[in-house]
Parts: sequence; structure tokens; C-alpha cells
Amino acid sequence: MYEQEPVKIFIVEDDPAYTKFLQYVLSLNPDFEVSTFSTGKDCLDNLYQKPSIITLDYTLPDMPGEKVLAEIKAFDNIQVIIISAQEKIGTAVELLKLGAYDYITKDEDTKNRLLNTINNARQNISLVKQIDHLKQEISEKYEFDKSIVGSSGALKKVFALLEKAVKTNITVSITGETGTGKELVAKAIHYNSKRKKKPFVAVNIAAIPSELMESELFGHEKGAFTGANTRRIGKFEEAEGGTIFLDEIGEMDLNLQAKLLRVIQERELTRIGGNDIIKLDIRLIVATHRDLAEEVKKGNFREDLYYRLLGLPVHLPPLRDRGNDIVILAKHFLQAFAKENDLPALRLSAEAQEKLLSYPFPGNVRELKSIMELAAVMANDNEIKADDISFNSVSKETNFLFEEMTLRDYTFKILRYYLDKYDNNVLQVADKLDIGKSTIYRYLKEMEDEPVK
Ligand SMILES: Nc1ncnc2c1ncn2[C@@H]1O[C@H](COP(=O)(O)OP(=O)(O)OP(=O)(O)O)[C@@H](O)[C@H]1O
Repeated sequence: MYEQEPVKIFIVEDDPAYTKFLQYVLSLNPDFEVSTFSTGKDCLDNLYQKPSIITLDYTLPDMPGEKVLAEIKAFDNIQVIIISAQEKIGTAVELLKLGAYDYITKDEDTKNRLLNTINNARQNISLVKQIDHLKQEISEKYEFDKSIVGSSGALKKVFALLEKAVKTNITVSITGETGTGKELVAKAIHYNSKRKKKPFVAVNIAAIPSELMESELFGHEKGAFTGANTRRIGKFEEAEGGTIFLDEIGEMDLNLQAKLLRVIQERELTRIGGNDIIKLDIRLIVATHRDLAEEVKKGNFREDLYYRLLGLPVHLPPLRDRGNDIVILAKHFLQAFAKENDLPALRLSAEAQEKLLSYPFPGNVRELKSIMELAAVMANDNEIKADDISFNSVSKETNFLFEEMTLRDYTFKILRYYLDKYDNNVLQVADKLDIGKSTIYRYLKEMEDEPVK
């Protein structure tokens, strides 16, 4: 957790004897590189040396302590430890408010307290650096064209909408089958927007029991209901300043829909069991695999909420409608998998590509990703062959059942498939399906009267 390089510390102190004492205390740790200054001005003039920590005597001859502190903090986020001859709680509180890291009085315990405080400050510096680094990494990771792979016309339309979405605070409603990248798109919007330094909070409405959902979203006060032993901050408050992503919004029960509507209309909430009104500054992104307009018609979704949430609608097409994106994504996942696992680069043979292109991917991009990872493991050399690609049986079944038709329509579909396959040879088809010829003719007549969807 500690940085490897020496920690640069400035001692700012006008009493030469105390300077010597502090210098001695800090020299006990070989990681510290200490410089001393006897005036505020001297310290400020040397900030370009970028110290990590400054111990600042509160009463300097040339400038008031608060002023030196304010100028240091304005220069950079340096940890300042105030060292003062008197213990004045009011002053200490003021200085902490101004951004001082700690306040230590000159007494016999100064040595231990100082070393402790410096150690804590070092951890703090290291954490702040790590967080900055991670934030930077995340926003690079979510650059649109780096994170959302594909170049089909269908996806280009999505990119154009995303470019618009990031410029404003408009609510975005994302639709698409499972695994089409709805959450990925929501994150990409957040990390490319002005809110990127603030939290992105995702809530899957389908994953939380409805009786817990209100408290999950809006929080509760201590004692609001049996079991509410402490105050709890809800996801909306957690996302303050940032983005809240409500996944599977179509699964929210009607009761809560009314409460959600109020919160987004007013942009404020009250925790369960509380009275305080909490103002919200959040961006809302919702997603669903359902046709919400249809759910409104069926009475499962409030119409007023539907219009509130619609905002900028972004539809993610199923993978089977994205043409060559299947191959581009397959190669992308192979490359990522090889990199993660220190494997040599993996090629995708022409037959393997063909096999992928002929499959309808009911699980969309998520399914393609796991298929490619398995293929990378199964491959005998650096080339993925058609045989290395296996569509798991669950998917085959779902694929077959995917369109959710009536049994009658399934029968017709199967019949049409076999007739195509056997060049309309009714005798052969009757044999394969183990039904009579006349049954086939009867079905064909029915199909003519009412064509298969
Ligand atoms: N265009 C894409 N480029 C790269 N990776 C993608 C793309 N689309 C989806 N993925 C990856 O596929 C997986 C599934 O995506 P995601 O979880 O965003 O889908 P979803 O639509 O939210 O799924 P669900 O509806 O089941 O929650 C993730 O690992 C995601 O990173």
C-alpha cells in the first residue's frame, strides 16, 4: 500500500529547538526526506518541490497559520498536519474544516502522535493515488469505441445516439434482449459524461424481492420497520452527483412504480420512516428486455411512468442482426482471453467463422463471449477450428423456443423446415417426422389458410 519512493516532508516551524526535535523524530524513518522552513513564505515558495506532507506550526512570525494552510491547499492536495503550542478546540475544528489533515499540540506525546498521523496520512495519500488511477483507468476502459465492439450499421446508429446522450442529462431508456450489452452501454454513457468522476450505481430490479426494493432504492431511518436497526442510505442517495442504472425496470411492481414516479418528478426523496426531504442530483438510465409499451397496454406498467422514463430510447439489436459483428466480437473475445491468460495470439479459422455466423445466439453477446472462451480452452493449437466451437445444449433448446409461439405454429415451422430440407418431398418428410402423408397435406392446407408467422 505504501509508495516506494521516499516521502517528502516539509517541517515549517520558527522555533529552532523545536525544528531540531521534529527533524530528529522524522529522521527515525529512513523513508522520509525532510526539509525545514522557518517562515510561511519560505514554505510557500518551495511548494514546487511537491512535498507529500507538511507539518505546519500554527503561529509563524510572518503569516497567520490559516493563510499558509489555505495557500498550500490551493496549490495541491498536500496533507497538512498542524502543530500548535496551545490546545484550542475551536481553532482545531476550523483548521480541519479548511482541509488540515490533523491537529497536534506540543506536549510530551507529540512524538508518537506525529509518527502515527504521518503513517495514516501516507496511507491516505496512497489510497487517493490509487483511486485517481482507477478512475482514470475506468474512464479509458469505457471509451465508446474501445468498450463497445462492433461496426455494423445497427451498432453505428447506437453510437450516434450515445454521443447525443452524453452531452445532456436526459434519461436514457435502453431496450434489448438479454446479453445485448445494456449494462455496458449504461456504463459507457456514465463514464463518457460530465458525471464520470461521481458514482455509477446499478440496481437490478428483478434480483431484489419487491418488499425490500423500496428500502434498497430510497433508504430507511433507524426503527422505520422491524429489523431496521440502523439508518440505511438507498441507492438513489448513493448515486448522488452520478448515475443510477435501473436494470429490468419492467419487473418493478405497480406500487413502487408510483413512488419512483414521484421521486423522478420531484428529484427528491424521503427515506422510509423519515421526514427529511433529500434533494437529488442524479442521471437516470433504465433498461428492460420487455416491450414496455406492450406492458402499459396490459396494465403491468404505469403509462405516466413510461413516458417519464422513455427519455432518449436506445434499442440494442440482437447479435444475430448485427452481421459481421459476430466475427469481430469473436476475435475481440479471443484476443482478450489470450491476453488475460498469457496465451499466444489465437486465430479464428474460416470454417469457425462460418459456423458462428449461422448460429442465432439467443444469449447474444454474453453467449458469444462464453463460447469463445471455451473454444480458446479447447483449441489444440493457435487456430480455433469449427469443432472447437460448441453451442451448449441449453442454448440450442432456448434457441428453438426463443420466439415463444403456439404449439400449432411450432408444428408448421418444423414442417416447413423439413419440406425445405427434403425438397418438398412429402413422402420423405412424412417418414422423417413419423406422421402420415395425409396429415402433412392437411397441415399444408391449414398453413395456406393461415400462414405461419
Ligand atoms: N458490443 C460489445 N462489445 C464488447 N463486449 C460486449 C458488447 N456487448 C456486450 N458485451 C459484453 O457481453 C456481456 C453482456 O453484456 P451486458 O451485461 O451489458 O448485457 P445486458 O443486455 O445488460 O444483459 P442482461 O439483460 O442479461 O442483464 C458483458 O460481458 C459485456 O461486457
